[in-house]
Amino acid sequence: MSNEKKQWDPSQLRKYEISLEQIPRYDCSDPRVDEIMDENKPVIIQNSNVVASAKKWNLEYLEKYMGNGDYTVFLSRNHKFKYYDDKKVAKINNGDMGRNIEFTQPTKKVDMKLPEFLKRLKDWKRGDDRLYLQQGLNNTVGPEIVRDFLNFDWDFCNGKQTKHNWGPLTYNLLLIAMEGNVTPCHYDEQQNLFAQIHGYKRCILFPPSQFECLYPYPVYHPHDRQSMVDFDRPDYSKFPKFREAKGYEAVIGPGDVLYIPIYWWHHIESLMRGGHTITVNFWYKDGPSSTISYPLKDYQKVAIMRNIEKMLQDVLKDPREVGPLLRTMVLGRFT
Ligand SMILES: C[C@@H](CC(=O)O)C(=O)C(=O)O
Ligand SMILES: [Zn+2]
Repeated sequence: MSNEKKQWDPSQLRKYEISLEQIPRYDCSDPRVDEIMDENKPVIIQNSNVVASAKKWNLEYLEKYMGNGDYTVFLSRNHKFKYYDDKKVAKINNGDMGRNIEFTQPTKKVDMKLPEFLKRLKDWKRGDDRLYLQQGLNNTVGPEIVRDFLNFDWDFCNGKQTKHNWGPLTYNLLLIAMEGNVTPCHYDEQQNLFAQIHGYKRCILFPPSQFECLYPYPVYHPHDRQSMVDFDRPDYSKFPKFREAKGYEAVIGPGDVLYIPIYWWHHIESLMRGGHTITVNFWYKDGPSSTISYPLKDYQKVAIMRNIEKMLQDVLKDPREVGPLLRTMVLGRFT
């Protein structure tokens, strides 16, 4: 047991009935980091300087230097912040998906100045909406933050981008969460270097091959890419294969960078009673596949399934017809 004081304890983790192994962690100079990334598997990269210039980012510093921009803040009546696609909400509301589909937004998205966000964080009491600031770093931030941003270890990030044949960097999302906030299980279609700056986050990841255990919403749904399973109260009658889900977990702290491979499912929680957390992620498009090798990778099959769903949705129009057609096509024929 290392002599350094443990920064958190298991009582700060939410309890789930899921079989979990540990995500490996290696020093940034260890060749095993790239070996694991080459296999499209998660790894925690330790002791890098990716966001060392942001080590001093605490709420006071950010309030002083973040500038006067409007930031995207999600409000939730509970601890979950499940993402939804505004454009797909609009398509449902204007009847593009037929008249039988209802969608209730689980969170409210508002624009907020940082001082107001920080005041609401400080004054928060049980029963108030929880808050989660999720804002792409852009040119509205003050010069000090721009300087810190430019002093991220871009050589390290660009080195990973080149070595693993990623596409362009699309986004750096600044995440300021309240203790206990949860981003429920979902996957993204981008490579992700998830750099922890302040506080501790518990990350539960599943490979794309667990698709059938995690029951994603249909592609047309605003919760596309999100798991339909409520980890707090799994409905095993609707999602029986969730019992078989096998995942990986880790608690990451300041300076840790978690590589979340494209299409890997991830559930991320800010530890309970751990104070607020600050994270910056680095989302990269996937690069062009130079050669296709068989059998196809699990994430390539997810991409294929998504394309089939989109095509069927386009031709059938009514999403209620997609399931019956797929069942007709498959049941009893491909055993
Ligand atoms: C927003 C973030 C999760 C979190 O930190 O709450 C995430 O899903 C990602 O970086 O892909
Ligand atoms: Zn994500």
